[in-house]
Amino acid sequence: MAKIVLLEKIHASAAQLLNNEGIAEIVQLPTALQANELKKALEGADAVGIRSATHITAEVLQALPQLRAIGCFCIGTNQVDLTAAAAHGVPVFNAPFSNTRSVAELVIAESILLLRRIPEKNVRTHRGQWDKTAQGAYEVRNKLLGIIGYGNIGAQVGILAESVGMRVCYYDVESKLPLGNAKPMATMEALLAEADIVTLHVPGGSATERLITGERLALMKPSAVLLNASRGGVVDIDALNAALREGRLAGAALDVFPKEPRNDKEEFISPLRGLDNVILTPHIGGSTEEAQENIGREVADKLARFLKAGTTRWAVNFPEIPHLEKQTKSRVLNVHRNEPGVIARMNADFAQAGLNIVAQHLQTRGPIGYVITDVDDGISTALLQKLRSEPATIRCELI
Ligand SMILES: NC(=O)c1ccc[n+]([C@@H]2O[C@H](COP(=O)([O-])OP(=O)(O)OC[C@H]3O[C@@H](n4cnc5c(N)ncnc54)[C@H](O)[C@@H]3O)[C@@H](O)[C@H]2O)c1
Ligand SMILES: O=C(O)[C@H](O)COP(=O)(O)O
Repeated sequence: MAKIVLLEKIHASAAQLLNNEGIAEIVQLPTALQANELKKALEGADAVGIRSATHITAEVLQALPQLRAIGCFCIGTNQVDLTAAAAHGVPVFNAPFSNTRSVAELVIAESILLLRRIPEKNVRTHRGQWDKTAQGAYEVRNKLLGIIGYGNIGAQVGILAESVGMRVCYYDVESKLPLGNAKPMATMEALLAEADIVTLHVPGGSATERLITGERLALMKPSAVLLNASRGGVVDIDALNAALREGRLAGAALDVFPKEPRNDKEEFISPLRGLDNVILTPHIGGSTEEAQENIGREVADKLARFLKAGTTRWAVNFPEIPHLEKQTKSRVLNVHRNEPGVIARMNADFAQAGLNIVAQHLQTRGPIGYVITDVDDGISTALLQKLRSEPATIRCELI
């Protein structure tokens, strides 16, 4: 039986599915862990389930040679060193659409709240002030929403925004089909200069780190607002803080931060705390009951298929082999460097052992090759060792 460690309060639907599949001993831990604690917690684990706060680095992977798969129970996968994981023969799975709608709904709600100045009015009313005025409060109807990163979430935000009467434009580094009446912008700078509401939906990682610099914030209209529910590193937070405090921006809504607490005991530290025109939320864009339940099932299913059959459909860093039930006595999963002669040598090893190959499925992705081989007989320890000792082999498992 495989062992899976699930961190960060992954929804119970995950454990339920894994239990039903009968393939895993499940250990559940409530928080994210730092490298050393993580290595300890994952000793002997075949797979791990994480959310956005657990970082799986090359160093962590190096210390866990028995770890075979990683499930990110969320959309973002920038918290995992995907290249190092592939190099260790470890596929990474995620849930690419299960919380898209939850984030999009939050963005629309916050756009309306910010344009109506509700965050400030809410705080003042709580303090006993009766600030009844229309000054500086606007409808979102006919306002221009600028979406940076027109992927799954960005496009969904655009559709919802049009349904409440907003005009929509977007900027993406890739050419995208505009949905509804959304207008592609040639540059991010043009979008920043024109939009009344700017919302960020790019992936995290080095390519988008501090995408929104002080110079780019300075292009925005003083009446405009900025929303970030993507990743904290995307915005230069000190520059945003200065723009808000100096009145160069009307407001902001932030769900993600450069430094986020790993659990509910740690204090949240941010220069934006205390600004009445800023909505701060604790990275809950995708945290709805619906989304979390769906994510739990979706990623657990991908892990279960991998652990039971070795198939890797929807892996984000790894050659994808569509799901095929194991129907023969033995299935050999071989991850290797993608170079000439590997399969020929491997098949010669099978032939030498007198084994007939019933089915074989190979896929490659960049430097990594992955081949699933089905044979009707048992595989001897000697053959497994021989396959493992081939110079190009990264990992070879028998299921
Ligand atoms: N706050 C939350 O709880 C929450 C929930 C879900 C997802 N997210 C974050 O939202 C991100 C986006 O999710 P998605 O499902 O829409 O991803 P996606 O991959 O479907 O879309 C991302 C889009 O950004 C574009 N892009 C990449 N770099 C860009 C750049 N420099 N400028 C402009 N566009 C760029 C890509 O081409 C792509 O179209 C995720 O990676 C995740 O980090 C946050
Ligand atoms: O990438 C995601 O899906 C979001 O950032 C949500 O992350 P979470 O599971 O840690 O809430």
